[in-house]
This record gives sequence, C-alpha cells and structure tokens, in this order.
Amino acid sequence: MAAISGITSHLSFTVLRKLLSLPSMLTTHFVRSTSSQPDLQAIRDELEKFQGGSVDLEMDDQSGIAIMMLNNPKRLNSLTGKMMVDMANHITALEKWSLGKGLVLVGASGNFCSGGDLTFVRKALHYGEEMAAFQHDTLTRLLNLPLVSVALLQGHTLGGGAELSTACDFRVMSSSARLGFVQIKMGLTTGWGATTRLVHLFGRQKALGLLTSAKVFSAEEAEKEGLVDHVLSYALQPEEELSVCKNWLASNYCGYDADLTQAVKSSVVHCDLSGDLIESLRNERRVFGQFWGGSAQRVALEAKIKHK
Ligand SMILES: C[C@@H](C(=O)O)C(=O)SCCNC(=O)CCNC(=O)[C@H](O)C(C)(C)COP(=O)(O)OP(=O)(O)OC[C@H]1O[C@@H](n2cnc3c(N)ncnc32)[C@H](O)[C@@H]1OP(=O)(O)O
Repeated sequence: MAAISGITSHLSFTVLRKLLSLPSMLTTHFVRSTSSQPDLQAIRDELEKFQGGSVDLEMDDQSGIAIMMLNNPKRLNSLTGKMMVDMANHITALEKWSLGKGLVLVGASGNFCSGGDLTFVRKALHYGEEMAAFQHDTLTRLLNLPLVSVALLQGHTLGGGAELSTACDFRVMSSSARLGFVQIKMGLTTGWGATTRLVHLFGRQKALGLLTSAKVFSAEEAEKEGLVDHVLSYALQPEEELSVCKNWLASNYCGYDADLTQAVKSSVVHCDLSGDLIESLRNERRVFGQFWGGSAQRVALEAKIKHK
C-alpha cells in the first residue's frame, strides 16, 4: 500500500507542479496541505455570478499578435468574477491559436488594472481560496502560452493588477504609470500567484522587499529596479502607447514564423517547468529535430543571410 501511495503522491506532485509551475518545495507543501484538486468548473460557475466589466480579445491572424483588454474602465479595470472567467476562456482560445506569435495584455482607457474589484471582493470574502485556485490556473496558463506576452502598464497597476503583470513574459510601462504590490496594506498576501512568480523572476530578496514594503513605484523607479523591460516616452497618448507597445513586441520578439516562435516559447516553458536539465535537453533535441532540414531552414540557407 505504501508503494502505491508513494507513486500516487509522486504523480500528484508531478502533475501539480506542471499545473501550477510551482518550484518543487512549494509543490510538496501544497500537496500535503490540500489532498483534493480544486473543482475549477464549479468555481468558474460561481465566479460568473459576480458580474461587471468584461475582458475582450482581438486576435490578428495577419500579424500573429493578439490584444487582450481588461474592460472595466469606471473601476480602473479592476477584475470582477465574470472578468476572471472571460480571461480564462480567452487564454484557452490563445492556447489553440496556430498563427499566434504574441499577446499584449492592456487595460481600457489608459489604465492597466487596479486589482480585484472591491465590490466583488467584499461579496466574495467567503470564496478566497477558490478564487485563488481559479486565478492560479488561469495565470499559469497565461504565462505558459506558446506566445510572447507583454503587459502594457498604464495608469495604475496595483494589487492583483500588479500580479497580472507578472504572468506575462515582458512588462512595458507608460512614463506616468505606477506599479505596486499593495496586498499587505489590504490585510492580504498575494491571491493570484505573484509571490511564486516574483521569487522565480527576481529572487527571494527582491520579491520579499516588493511584497513587505507595498511600495508603489513610478516608471522610472520600476525600470531602475528591473521590474519592467521598457518605459515609453512621455510624449505619447494612451491609445498611441498601445500601438507603440504592439510594434515593440512585433519588432523585437515576433519577427519570425509563428511555428518557430511558438516552439521556442514552448521549449523555454518546458525547461522552466521540468526543472530537470536532462529532460529539458531531451525535449530541446526533439523540437530541434522538427525544424532541422525543414522548409524554413532551406529557405534561410538559400538566402545566404549575413547577420550584421
Ligand atoms: C485581489 C486582491 C489581490 O491583491 O490579490 C486585490 O487586488 S485587492 C484590491 C487592490 N486595489 C486597491 O486597493 C485599489 C484601491 N483604489 C485606489 O487605491 C485608488 O482608486 C487609485 C487606484 C490609487 C486611483 O485613485 P484616484 O483618486 O486616481 O481615482 P479614484 O480612487 O477616484 O478611482 C476612480 C474610480 O475607480 C474606482 N476603483 C479604483 N480601484 C478600484 C477597485 N480595485 N475596485 C473597484 N473600484 C475601484 C474608484 O472607486 C472610483 O470609482 P467611484 O468614483 O465610482 O468611486
């Protein structure tokens, strides 16, 4: 019996780590503390009842770049339950987008996201761990999409909004925007997975500092701290900033075939999730074999490209 339970806990350990892309020591704790998997469908049905706002998706097959817009502008694009479900649905669509290369996550009317919608938060005080489980699944899938993603931080990016930004590959910030992990000031720790992602992104000490200080950073400070990858110039209007951000993504990281871009991102994710170099190299070799001798390589060889 011990052998079977050992295998079962190992399997759930592996499955869980892949699902939540948690570092192994955290997964062990998670498996120990909750034996059952959250029923995401039941949570989805419950969250859907908390109406307000929407998350809208535009997929451009031509450019291969999608725009996902948080649309609750009167409440600074803070997220209701319904918006969480919208986002999860769009990420499922993006996971299947064969022509996809990139994704811009943006808020409507020149503001990114002011966290959880406080009206929703007040009504859902009984439902925290379930909401967290749903958001962990959604934001892990967002981070692991086979696309290059960038969050455009305009206006306020606070609390859960700051957490959303850590579930993208890159962060571009408007020069007048502000970014802060304010959860501790709200009597909370992070509900949408940012603690795990911040440690993974910036290391323990920086993550601890961000979360215990609740500091709200200007764009200049955020760039200096390495929290964002690019700050837009002062001269731009909010709607211009979206176009500039899309071009920044396209010209820097989405200039090549969709299948190659997706293969590179998927290999990076595989290595990140597996935490096993041999397994990652095995996957990398398999992916390499898919392209070696293929049409893209033959065209490139014919072109006698000079990489100046
Ligand atoms: C889930 C959890 C987590 O971290 O995991 C969370 O995210 S907790 C949520 C963490 N976020 C927060 O605590 C943000 C609280 N809000 C603020 O600090 C402030 O609103 C700022 C974001 C600094 C903006 O201040 P400013 O004076 O410029 O504008 P304002 O306060 O008049 O806000 C404009 C309108 O947006 C609304 N508004 C702003 N943030 C909101 C939120 N999170 N939920 C619901 N409504 C919100 C305001 O009530 C106001 O609507 P009315 O004019 O109709 O009143």
